[in-house]
Amino acid sequence: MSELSMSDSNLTSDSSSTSKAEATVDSAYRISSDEAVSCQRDSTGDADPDLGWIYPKDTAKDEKIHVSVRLRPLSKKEIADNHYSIWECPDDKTVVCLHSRPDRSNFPQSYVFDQVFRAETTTKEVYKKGARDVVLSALTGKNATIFAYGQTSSGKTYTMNGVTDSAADDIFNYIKQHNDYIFLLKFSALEIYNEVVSDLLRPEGGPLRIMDDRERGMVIEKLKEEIIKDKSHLRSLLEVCEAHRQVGETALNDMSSRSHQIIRLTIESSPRAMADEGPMKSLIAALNFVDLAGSERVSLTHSEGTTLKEGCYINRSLLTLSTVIRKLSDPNRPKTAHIPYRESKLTRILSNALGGNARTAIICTMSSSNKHLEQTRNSLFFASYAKEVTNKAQVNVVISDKELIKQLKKEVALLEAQLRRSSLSSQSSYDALLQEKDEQIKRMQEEMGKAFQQRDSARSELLSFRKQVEELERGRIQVPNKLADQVEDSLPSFRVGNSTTEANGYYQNGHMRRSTSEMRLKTGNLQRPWNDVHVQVPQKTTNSASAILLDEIYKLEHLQNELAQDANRALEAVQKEVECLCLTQTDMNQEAAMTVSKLQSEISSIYESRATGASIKGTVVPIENISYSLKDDIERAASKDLSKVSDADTIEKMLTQMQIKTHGFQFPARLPSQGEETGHRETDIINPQQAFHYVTTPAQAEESIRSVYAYVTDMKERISKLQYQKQLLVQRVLELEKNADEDTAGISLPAPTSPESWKSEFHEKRKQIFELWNACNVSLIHRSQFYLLFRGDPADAIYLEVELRRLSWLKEHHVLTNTNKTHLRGSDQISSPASSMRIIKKERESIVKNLYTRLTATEREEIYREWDIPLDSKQRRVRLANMVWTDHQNEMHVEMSAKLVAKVVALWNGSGPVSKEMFQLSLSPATQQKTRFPWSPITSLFRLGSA
Ligand SMILES: Nc1ncnc2c1ncn2[C@@H]1O[C@H](COP(=O)(O)OP(=O)(O)OP(=O)(O)O)[C@@H](O)[C@H]1O
Repeated sequence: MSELSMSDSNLTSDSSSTSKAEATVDSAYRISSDEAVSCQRDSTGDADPDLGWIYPKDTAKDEKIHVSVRLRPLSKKEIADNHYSIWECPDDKTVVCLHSRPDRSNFPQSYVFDQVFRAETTTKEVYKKGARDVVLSALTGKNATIFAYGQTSSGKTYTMNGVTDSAADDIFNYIKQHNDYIFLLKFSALEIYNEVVSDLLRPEGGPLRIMDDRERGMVIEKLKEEIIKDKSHLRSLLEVCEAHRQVGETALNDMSSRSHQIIRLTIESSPRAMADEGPMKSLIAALNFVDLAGSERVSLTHSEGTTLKEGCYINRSLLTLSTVIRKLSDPNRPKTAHIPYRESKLTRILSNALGGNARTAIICTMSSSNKHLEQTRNSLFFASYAKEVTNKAQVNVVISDKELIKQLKKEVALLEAQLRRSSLSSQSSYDALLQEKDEQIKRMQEEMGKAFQQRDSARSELLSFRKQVEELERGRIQVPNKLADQVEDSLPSFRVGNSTTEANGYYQNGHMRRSTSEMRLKTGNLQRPWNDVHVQVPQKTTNSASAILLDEIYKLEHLQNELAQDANRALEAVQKEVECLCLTQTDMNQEAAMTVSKLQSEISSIYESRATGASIKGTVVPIENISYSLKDDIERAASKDLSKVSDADTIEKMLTQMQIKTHGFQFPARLPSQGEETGHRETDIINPQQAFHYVTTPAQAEESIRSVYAYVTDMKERISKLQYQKQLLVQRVLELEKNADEDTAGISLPAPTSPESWKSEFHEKRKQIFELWNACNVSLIHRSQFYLLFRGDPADAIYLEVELRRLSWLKEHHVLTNTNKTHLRGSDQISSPASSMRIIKKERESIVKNLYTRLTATEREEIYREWDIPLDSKQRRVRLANMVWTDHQNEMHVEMSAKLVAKVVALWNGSGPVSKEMFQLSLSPATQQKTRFPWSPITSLFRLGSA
């Protein structure tokens, strides 16, 4: 059982129904042109089967329902009953009422329609002029509906039977003429009797339900649909329907139709060429022939009982139809106005024909009898409204499921073929890619083989190199005190004079400029076998041992030099005082005079012993003539000779005695301060005559002696500190020499590494340095400058290595030092932990002060925000200063601290003039410093003291 969709908007679903219908018959039958009668394709043939599933709606045209009126002649019975005709047709579009009734003067007498058929007009003519055009629309894909409307016995059935026959003839003629198309005709029929829908082909099926399907629209459930084999088949089907239709006898009609009948022909057509090629686009349309039950008046039909009931249903449904038509005919109705299609099954089923996707022709039948004037006028009113209703029919194009399946199969086959071709292509591409990868792997393997060879070669070279180093180190062991010799021979500029200044170009800007061996050759003073061996040692290895020691000794010698200058000034001052005493005190007692004389002698002996073989006037002393040396110091240190009392102690004792014995003597008012101009040449001994004017009173002299005493005491303390440092360094030198062979690799400078490994190594070492800085309370300025200066350049490796070793050594020996150059020159060069912390405290205080003096308010606010310090908090600067360099494990904190200190205290931002040499790893030429006396390093003082 199939379903018949009455909705034009779901013709695809209808196609599905069609397929089901085909399955219900023995064989699907397509009408060929050979079986069709001749028919001309008329003006409605605007279908284009190539346009798609359904024509765009804008191709549909608005069209009024075609309305025609057909007058029925008076029947014999009416004539017998003295009926007379009161309607006339002056032309084929106008019908005029000849009977005038004053009480109904408001009724029009004349009505105009699309077509008016006089009583003598044949049904064929009625069809031809009133329905054919619409009927043939169905052959071109447009839905079409022809229905007859009129009072009972007005000739509706008479007319529609003729119209259907004529339409069938036309349809078959059309099919015959269009051999290039294949047509499919399907037949279905229903009636609405007392608002019950029945299948006229299968009335035993009972009432049919009208369904609203979301996809297919309105559907008559289980309505049988037959494929029409030919015209006679159609006629037979029509006869079946006629036989099944509800007919009753009324006073007006012996064979009165008591139901609304709807005969549907579904016409599907498709070009034969397309069918042969496979994909099938079809035109499909529903052609409805509607024979309504006639409106009737009970007074006229004398109906009662069943007939009366039928009449009520009929009138009610016709009333709904009239309402629908009337509403649809209103030109001012809103598009959203409600149309009561659902108030009757008739209007619901015919909704498409009434203002929808269909062409519609209404043939209004009327009796010309004067007895039916009122009913006729009502029919004309209805017809008048109907002709104002606008439909919008469109060509329906559909593709059948079977054809769709065929098309999809064909497309699938096509896609599969493309896929196979693509797969083959992909396979070939994949093979090519594999081949390319294989070649690439082969090339990489070859390159790896070469790399392995290079690696092996490098390994053998490295082994050979290590062997040479080991041989070299063994050679070094055979030379007594060789390390000390090396250190001494490599000593840079702190020899008096300029003979070694060239050797100081050892490192410059972090890059190795000249090897120790080169430096040694430049000095050219010590030509020993060791020297020759040293020249042949690779640069890196040669530097490794000596560089560390050189650095330490460099620092020590530098301090010695500075301290020597201070000592010079102190002794010079003492000498002046003593000379003044001699010249100005006439009443000096004998004992005091002897003391002074002895003091002068001691001072002279100091000069003499210090300047053995050299001029005391400060002339340049050839280095080869200098009797003292670090080597001697080291040897003395090794023999525990460092505890000798220095000459400063002797002077101190003598001054103390003099102070006691010369009470009342006159002394110089004051000592000349360090660096103060005295009017003498730096290297001259003061002329006693020139010191005359210093003499004042004995009290002043006593005060002067106390000043000298204090000054010498201070000198003594400083010398003691240097002694201590010296002792540590000497021990370190001895330790390094002892472990030279065992720990060659340990004192080597870091070997060049790859950029990646260097990067990680750099960060690791710097992290260790951070910790050591913190542990050793290293100056904040030093930390900051070091951090900002060494940012990871591979050339920084030496600086990091030395800094790390220096700090490790300091920590190990619990000697806390601050290596900032500023402090290096001060008297606190060797500090206790407490003093180091004091330095840091001073630096923090400096930060507090400089934050205010060196930065603008805006800059300070920016820094507070950066350090997350509220701008309105009290002691902001103190808080900030106390935060700096307190979290050495936090890289960001370290970065911020370094930049802040550099900006606020050091006035250096990391890119300024501060060089890496400031960290005492460079042996760049030292500034030539003239001394008041040709002071030797402090080590010579030690020797004097021990002498
Ligand atoms: N144009 C006509 N020429 C000759 N006879 C006609 C014509 N129209 C109708 N008749 C005759 O009038 C009678 C009634 O016609 P018909 O049954 O078609 O009316 P109807 O409108 O269908 O009535 P009902 O609504 O009751 O079914 C029939 O006997 C029919 O043969």
